[in-house]
Amino acid sequence: MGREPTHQDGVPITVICGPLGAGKTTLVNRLLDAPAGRTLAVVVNDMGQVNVDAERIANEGGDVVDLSNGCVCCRLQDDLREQVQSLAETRELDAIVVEASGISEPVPIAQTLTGATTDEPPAGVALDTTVSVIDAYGFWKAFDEDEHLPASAPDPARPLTDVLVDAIEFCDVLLLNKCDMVPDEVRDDLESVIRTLQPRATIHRTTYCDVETDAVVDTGLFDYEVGRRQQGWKRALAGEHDHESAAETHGVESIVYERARPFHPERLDAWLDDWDGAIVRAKGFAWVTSRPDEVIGVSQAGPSVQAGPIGEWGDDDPATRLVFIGTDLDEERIRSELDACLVSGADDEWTRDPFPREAD
Ligand SMILES: Nc1nc2c(ncn2[C@@H]2O[C@H](COP(=O)(O)OP(=O)(O)OP(=O)(O)O)[C@@H](O)[C@H]2O)c(=O)[nH]1
Repeated sequence: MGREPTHQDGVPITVICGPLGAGKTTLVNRLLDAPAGRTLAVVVNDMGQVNVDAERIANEGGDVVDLSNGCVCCRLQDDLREQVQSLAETRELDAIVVEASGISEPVPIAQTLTGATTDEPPAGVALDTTVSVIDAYGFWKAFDEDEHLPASAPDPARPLTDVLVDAIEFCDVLLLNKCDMVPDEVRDDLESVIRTLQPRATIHRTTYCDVETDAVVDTGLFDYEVGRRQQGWKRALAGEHDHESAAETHGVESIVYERARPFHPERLDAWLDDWDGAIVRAKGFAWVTSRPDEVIGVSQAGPSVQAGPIGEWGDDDPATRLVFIGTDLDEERIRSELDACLVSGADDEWTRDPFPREAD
């Protein structure tokens, strides 16, 4: 049993936006772990061809609707509308959480969920809270290569900067996340820079998105009229968002690397330590000979690389599946470098017999 719904108009929807790797999935998993007595459903979409986030959240026991193969702000607007509507119709929910991909722009999502562009809002739901997760470390570094603070507004010519600025400008609640990665005095300065771009939102400084569920779910903070006056809405209403692929707009692409042969641990480590700077984000699962029975989760965003066991293969055939997201990726080089990290017949470390066959 969930708590008494406070929302008059329908199941409240929280939309989570923010740049690649800022911590959106971390927040979703935290909400699912501690729903504060609420029954939540999650709608997630991912930029890669494989929805790693949906798998991760489902592994955490979440109830997940997967909108793969696109970006909710562009191609998937009808899917999004239908999914939230059908969740509200078929389930007893206290709230729906939509995790946008790291390149989704918040304004078109809000337009879809309020029916602003189509005069056809989804039935039985109400956009309730827009949350932006901002990577404090990434924000600090993005605008000042000398590691000084951003003195002025960000340069819109930089790739992905638009996504960051849109996320800051258009939200009710802003999580300044990864605060563990920046010094105290920088946090203060970052917050004041954010305040100039975003005078209205509630700002929380977080580490691993450690925020109370009540601060982001069923808050009643979204206000259509206030939202409409925001910078992002103005641009959108002026027709500047033409609904072409956000991936194309931002020059972002993704590569999925799948192999049924394990990695040599040291070669993989060395590669992870020194990889192609065009990769903005990597995530997925790896099969590594040093821990052959364990699923090794890999997640990198900027300087934060995490790789470690997240479960056992059990009855599943072990295999590596990694998604790389970046700008102007050299796909051939990344694939051949990774292939060179796989074990070969000459490696002493891998004596399992018969030798696993390659998937491709
Ligand atoms: N140091 C540090 N790492 C964090 C924090 N929050 C999240 N991370 C790590 O940052 C990486 C990206 O986090 P995710 O939650 O997957 O980010 P995301 O926004 O869902 O990423 P995309 O779906 O690719 O856009 C993961 O390795 C997280 O464990 C934090 O506060 N501090």
